[in-house]
Amino acid sequence: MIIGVPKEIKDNENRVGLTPAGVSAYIQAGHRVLVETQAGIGSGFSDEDFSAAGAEILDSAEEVWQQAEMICKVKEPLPAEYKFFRENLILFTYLHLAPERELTEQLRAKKVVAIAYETIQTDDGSLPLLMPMSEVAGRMSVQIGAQFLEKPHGGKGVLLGGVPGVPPAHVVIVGGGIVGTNAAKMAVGLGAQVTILDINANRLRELDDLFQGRLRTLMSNHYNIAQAVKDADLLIGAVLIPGARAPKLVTEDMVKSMSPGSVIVDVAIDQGGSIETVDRITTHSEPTYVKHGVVHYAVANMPGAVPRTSTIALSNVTIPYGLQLANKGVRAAITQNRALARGVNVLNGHVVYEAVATSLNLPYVPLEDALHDLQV
Ligand SMILES: NC(=O)C1=CN([C@@H]2O[C@H](COP(=O)(O)OP(=O)(O)OC[C@H]3O[C@@H](n4cnc5c(N)ncnc54)[C@H](O)[C@@H]3O)[C@@H](O)[C@H]2O)C=CC1
Ligand SMILES: CC(=O)C(=O)O
Repeated sequence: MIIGVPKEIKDNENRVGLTPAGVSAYIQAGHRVLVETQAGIGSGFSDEDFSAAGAEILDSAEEVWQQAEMICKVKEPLPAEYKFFRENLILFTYLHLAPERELTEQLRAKKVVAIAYETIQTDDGSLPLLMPMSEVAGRMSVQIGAQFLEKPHGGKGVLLGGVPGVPPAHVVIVGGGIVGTNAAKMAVGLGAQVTILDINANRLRELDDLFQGRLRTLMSNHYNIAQAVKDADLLIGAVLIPGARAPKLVTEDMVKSMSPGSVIVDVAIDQGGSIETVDRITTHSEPTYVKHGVVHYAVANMPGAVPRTSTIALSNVTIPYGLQLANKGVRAAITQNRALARGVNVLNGHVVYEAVATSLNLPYVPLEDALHDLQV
């Protein structure tokens, strides 16, 4: 198969879809890899690094998209890339379609085979291709929150850990999965007072065991969220219902109850955001806005700011699945691997991931039905 790696074009997105080690894995398996010139530069990989691993370097995104049978990316295609969509092109990347109607319509209309990293799910419920970026974003959320709590950055001017004689800041994390746990590790490590809420009682038990009394766990419900948010200096949104639009758990009134100069980092913005006052996606170039006196941060590609770490971590987990697609073709690969099958969001013009269809109010067609006359 011919694999294509275009340069990412989202604001300050410095990751790239494959490392030279990933290129080498595809070449060893007998495939061709086309990489757009300078695609890896933001992650510290030169064209020479990719050529040495066996890639062919092409001058433009257009050539890569047109010649490749499978595009291996990081972020969802932007409107400038929609013109490259064509029937049976395999698109292997983060997609987050639930809040992205236009992209979903384009993928349907052009009959792209759209496989979303974030919904590849093993039988135990884990999301192996989301996990490393959630680890990165969870850890970043606390360092970003700490920075925006500083007065020169618009915050109320508190140090997360406090100092002897002065209480630490209160970090409230809604969602205790991978992002939430990694945020908690950083916040606890810095000496903050931490409250974490989740709807899953077993998850709260695990967190209680893991942190040995160094944070407070709370069942996630309207009442408890309101109580915790009122007292939060830093609020981190970290919920996920796989594939679906994030539930708006923190209402505008709850945000109004926060003291001025508090900070919100809504990591769940890629699924539409979990906080009512997060009404826009922000960028690494303009990461924040202030509403009701509270600094809001809602960047949908947080790991793009630490691309060296993130590209390697992402490529480590995408390669085994990408290789199955390249070696066997889509039909055999997804028939033999249920985790990979759960990654398919759009196929043959149909939305085949139910939570995406429900979020966008589009017809849902089960994967097996959509597979009938697929050519790849
Ligand atoms: N902005 C960015 O750059 C990035 C965003 N993310 C996003 O962060 C979000 C969280 O991802 P993960 O931690 O990997 O997901 P996860 O599946 O590991 O954890 C989500 C947690 O939310 C909990 N949850 C569900 N409904 C809830 C509710 N009503 N109240 C409280 N908790 C609830 C679940 O029980 C689960 O523990 C996702 O939207 C993911 O796409 C991940 C990486 C980067
Ligand atoms: C998960 C995701 O969307 C990201 O890493 O940018």
